[in-house]
Amino acid sequence: MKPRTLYEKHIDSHTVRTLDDKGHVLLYIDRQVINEYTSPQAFSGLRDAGRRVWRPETSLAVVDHVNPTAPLRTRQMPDAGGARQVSYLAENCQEFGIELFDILDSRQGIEHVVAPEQGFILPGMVIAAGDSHTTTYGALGAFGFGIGTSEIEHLLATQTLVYKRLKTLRVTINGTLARGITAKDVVMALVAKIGAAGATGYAIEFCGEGIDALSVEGRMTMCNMAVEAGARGAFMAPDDKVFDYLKDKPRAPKGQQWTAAVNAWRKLHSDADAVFDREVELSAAEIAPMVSWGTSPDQALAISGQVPDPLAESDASRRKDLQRALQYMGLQAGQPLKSISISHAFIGSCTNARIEDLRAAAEVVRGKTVAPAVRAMIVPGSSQVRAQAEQEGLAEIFTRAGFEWRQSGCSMCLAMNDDVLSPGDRCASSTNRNFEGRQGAGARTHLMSPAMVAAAAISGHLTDIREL
Ligand SMILES: CC(C)[C@H](C(=O)O)[C@@H](O)C(=O)O
Ligand code: SF4
Repeated sequence: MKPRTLYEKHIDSHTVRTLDDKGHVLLYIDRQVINEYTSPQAFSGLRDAGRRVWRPETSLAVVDHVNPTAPLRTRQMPDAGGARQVSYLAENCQEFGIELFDILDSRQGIEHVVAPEQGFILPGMVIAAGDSHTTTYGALGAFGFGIGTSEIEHLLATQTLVYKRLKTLRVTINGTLARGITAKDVVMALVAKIGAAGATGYAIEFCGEGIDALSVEGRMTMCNMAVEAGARGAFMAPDDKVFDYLKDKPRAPKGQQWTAAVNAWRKLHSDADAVFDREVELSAAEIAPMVSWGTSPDQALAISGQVPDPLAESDASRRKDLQRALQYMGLQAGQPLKSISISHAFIGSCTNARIEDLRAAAEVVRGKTVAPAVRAMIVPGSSQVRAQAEQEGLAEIFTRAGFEWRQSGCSMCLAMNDDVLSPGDRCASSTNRNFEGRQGAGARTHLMSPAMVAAAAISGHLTDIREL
């Protein structure tokens, strides 16, 4: 048999039927996660067509995009539109028999943080959901990808999707990361190198020493942000770290089933001589702490760099893009990145609001104070992360330093709730997208790792974590 990549094995084992010779297949999906924001029309469609959800137990619903994160949690929501989305999700879950973690559930949080934390996502699975960052699950050796609302409807009714097979891209991180360099820096360096559309049409498999050394949480950060290079799916072969992470999670298999599962999961890797359509290599030693300076995640550089000069760009349309980005961001060509002052600091999102991220930020913040001109907030990725951080004393470190300690949700990652920046605000942010208006109309976002956000919050400007 022809040697195969891990992606090809996943897709082959989930193909119900080949639909044509152009790569379209009917793909079986093991599990899906549902949120309040992208599911309403899917449920309405099912209801209108008189269809049921075929396998309700393969779905898990959470409220994450629109809920407030005010410290005192209630069911009251200031925004009527958001409140409707939340109550509609509850009605739909009730009617269609789907389990829901609502706002007051102790397991609530951002779907991509909650699903792994519950052991709902397991190696070898194919997962689809109405959110582009469903790729996060790749860290567990599952292949996850985002789908649109009409596809959610099809999926709920049939547990399948019409799917076009992707090309394969292997990204190898050679060598070991220097001190202070995180998974966020690696993936930002990758996106900067290959561009925001650099992996369009591809499924990424990450490998190499630099990946093996990462924690499962760090790997989630990588798979999460691979979307910002255009990849519709990114994963790595599961290893002992993944099995340790999953062991004893509420929904992970137990006893003999666990042993049998781990034995099967060990076989999940690309064949040694499998051929990828494309290869990209990064040298870990060359990766520095990264910050974005523009309005696309690939407009990012090492913190030691300077804002690029559009005039140095020979291509006219790219020059215009750069000029527009600098204008929106209120930056001057040649300005050192470290000289950029901030008004806000945000640690949150499915990219970087897991317990390890909060530990790394707390390490920087301990005993220090947020700069007077900065409003800083922490929005844990889930209510469980929040509880754990309180238990470990991290919450106290943050609040003593002047950070707001909030409830979990997507929050200021995309400002669909009431955590919204004002025009001209400038935010150091541990999130994954820095598009115009992402955190509020006219607001400016600089992406970076949580430790780098913490450092910027303390100093009041973008700061090299290695110089602290
Ligand atoms: C709202 C949702 C459709 C969107 C996504 O798919 O990623 C959001 O989560 C985001 O991060 O922009
Ligand atoms: S935290 Fe941000 S990136 Fe993640 S799902 Fe929510 S809005 Fe999307």
